Amino acid sequence: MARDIAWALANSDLIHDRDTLESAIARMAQPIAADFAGSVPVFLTIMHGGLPFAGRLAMEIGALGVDLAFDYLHATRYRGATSGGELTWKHRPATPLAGRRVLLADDILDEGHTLRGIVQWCRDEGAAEVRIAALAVKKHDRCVDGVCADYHGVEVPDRYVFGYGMDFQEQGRNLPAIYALTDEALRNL
Ligand SMILES: O=P(O)(O)OC[C@H]1O[C@H](OP(=O)(O)OP(=O)(O)O)[C@H](O)[C@@H]1O
Ligand code: HPA
Repeated sequence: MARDIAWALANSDLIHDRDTLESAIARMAQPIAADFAGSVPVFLTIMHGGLPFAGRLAMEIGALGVDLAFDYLHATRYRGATSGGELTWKHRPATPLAGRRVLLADDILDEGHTLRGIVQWCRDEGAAEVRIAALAVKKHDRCVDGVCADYHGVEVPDRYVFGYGMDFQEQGRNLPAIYALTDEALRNL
């Protein structure tokens, strides 16, 4: 059954509020700026979920004096659902990646299939280096081998989460906090 965002919020717990998330993003920018000092990485926002995080992270990195070459991509495997399927590419970046340092910015590393496919594609395009910045990492042991976030902001529980870019049935992406649906609500979807 289609449920609205008000229903989702009423059946969720607040996991990380806005201040916590934005402080975490500011903290993440420090090692990123140190690691990329002296280079201009291709900064790839992974749409749609990565958009709010990537915008904020880019500003924090800029404040630390590192320029970024912006581009974006869209690869999705959830398509508004609460469990993932095959990875579908909807948009590939136009910037040539050969020889470039690449920084990927996404909202969540969950099972890792999405980022694994994206990292592999960037390498196939000849990127010199591919690093991952993820706002949230979900705590479980189902992540595919070899995929981990080089930089992450917060951990989230092994529940369906939404807000700060992440959708509940394509709603709630612009909520300025992260919420987790109760397991009971997830069963009742
Ligand atoms: O680690 P995984 O289990 O692969 O899941 C993580 C991915 O899932 C979400 O994207 P989604 O497919 O929902 O696309 P969207 O950002 O357009 O909503 C999220 O933005 C990550 O890219
Ligand atoms: O828990 C999640 N919420 C929203 N989008 C997601 N993509 C992977 N996992 C999630």
